[in-house]
Amino acid sequence: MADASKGSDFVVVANRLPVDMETSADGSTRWKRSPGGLVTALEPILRANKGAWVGWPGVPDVEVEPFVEDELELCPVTLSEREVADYYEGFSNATLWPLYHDVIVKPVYDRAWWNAYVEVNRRFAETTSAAAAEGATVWIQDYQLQLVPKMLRMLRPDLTIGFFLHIPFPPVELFMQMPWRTEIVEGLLGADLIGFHLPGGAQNFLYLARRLAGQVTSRGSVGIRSRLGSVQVGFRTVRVGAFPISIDSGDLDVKSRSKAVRDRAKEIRKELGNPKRIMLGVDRLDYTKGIDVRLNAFRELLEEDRVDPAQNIIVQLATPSRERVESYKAMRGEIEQQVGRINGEYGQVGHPVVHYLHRPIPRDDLIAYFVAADVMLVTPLRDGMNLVAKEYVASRSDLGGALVLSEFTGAAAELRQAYLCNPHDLDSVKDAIISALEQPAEEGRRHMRAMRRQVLAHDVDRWARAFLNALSDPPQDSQATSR
Ligand SMILES: Nc1ncnc2c1ncn2[C@@H]1O[C@H](COP(=O)(O)OP(=O)(O)O)[C@@H](O)[C@H]1O
Ligand SMILES: O=P(O)(O)OC[C@H]1O[C@H](O[C@H]2O[C@H](CO)[C@@H](O)[C@H](O)[C@H]2O)[C@H](O)[C@@H](O)[C@@H]1O
Repeated sequence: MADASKGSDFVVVANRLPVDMETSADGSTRWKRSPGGLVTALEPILRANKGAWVGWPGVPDVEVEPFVEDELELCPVTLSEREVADYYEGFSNATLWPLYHDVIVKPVYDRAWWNAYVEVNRRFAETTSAAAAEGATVWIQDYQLQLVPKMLRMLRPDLTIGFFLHIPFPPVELFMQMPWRTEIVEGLLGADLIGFHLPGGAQNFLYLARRLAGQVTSRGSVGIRSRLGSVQVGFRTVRVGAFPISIDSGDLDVKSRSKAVRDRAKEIRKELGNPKRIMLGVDRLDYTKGIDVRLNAFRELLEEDRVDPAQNIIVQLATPSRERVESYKAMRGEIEQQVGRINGEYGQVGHPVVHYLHRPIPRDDLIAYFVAADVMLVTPLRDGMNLVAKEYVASRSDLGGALVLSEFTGAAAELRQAYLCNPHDLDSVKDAIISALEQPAEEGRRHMRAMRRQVLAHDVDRWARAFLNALSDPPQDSQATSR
């Protein structure tokens, strides 16, 4: 733990703290785990590095001094009600999120939202500046904070600054829609190292750095955890690379083998009426995740008599997300209608064919669901990585189960033995589901063994080490060659 008067040597900066503040009916407050894969991935890293985490406590207008929770040093950033609406729900999640996810819904470009984004990014930079020791390493996370690298560098040129984007970085034709495109690219160029999940994102960024910021950049292809690209910004060399994120796969592997989890998995099957096949979806309730796609595919398979409703069911665990953003409200209504329609047509009293829970599930229970599921349905229209796919694989030490995986996830680049499908083509999703349901046992074991090798060897610790080693390495001779 750092000496508070001199600051921390390692600081993670993310929109959210790893815990959200929750107020009970009697006015008392408690902290609960925040949603999403970013927190899942980074919490073990911060624990191992004994650093500080700068972020928002998840509710508006709370002023909390830095504190220690479960051995993590947390530095809260206060957001007003207005800023939550304009910076978080507005610019982050109704402008950047849809723009970076292939404009699945139309991004809104609003000047007041942009102003709030600039203001809140400045506050994050100032809080980080106060939390970081002389010469510290600061690791800034994700699309909500793309201006922080430049702002922080101006406040604290002594710091080593890394930035990692957890969502896709869009192709140039889409990014050029953004009215504040040059400011964003220049904001990111304040970092010493900019990381993306996949080489494609890194290459999109290099192109934009040439075109929008007029910088000299490398032209060669970027590799995975190797062959970094570079951008020359005055005397500084900014490096750009691909570092696919992962999970604490060893921990999940161990937990999934425990008797408690195995017993709970059996109990889940029993509670569901011991169907022949259980299909499972686990997602934040987000329109990028393709929950509607898998439900439509299932309904058509039932309609066409390709799947027997007495023997095959879906469990969809959906954790609430961004509930005040219009597109999320609309999507929740549509999905709940789809669930009702399928159950109305194919369920029996006491035996629905789609079991839908709109709430977060405790971690150990979630692992038991992974162990119980014969087929995992991961069908996003676009997803930076998708840690759920990796969590499923890590939980299947029995080599059972099958993974249906959208080609449009970052995870698909690594999990090639999954039943890959194109979520924009319903027939492709239906065929993948049928192949997964009917996979011969030996073929299934072979596929799962290969995917487990990948996920267990490339865990979140390796991801963080690859990024942080690259960040601490002094840049080699600049490879920046052309404008
Ligand atoms: N219903 C749920 N209950 C509990 N945890 C969930 C639920 N849905 C998703 N999660 C967890 O949230 C994380 C989601 O990460 P990921 O798949 O990368 O997507 P995203 O970060 O976009 O939500 C995973 O660790 C997953 O286990
Ligand atoms: O903080 P929220 O608005 O509630 O959203 C939760 C997180 O969602 C996004 O997660 C992404 O990061 C994962 C880990 O790298 C990746 O697997 C997934 O594909 C991404 O969607 C978002 O990027 C985070 O900032 C949010 O905290």
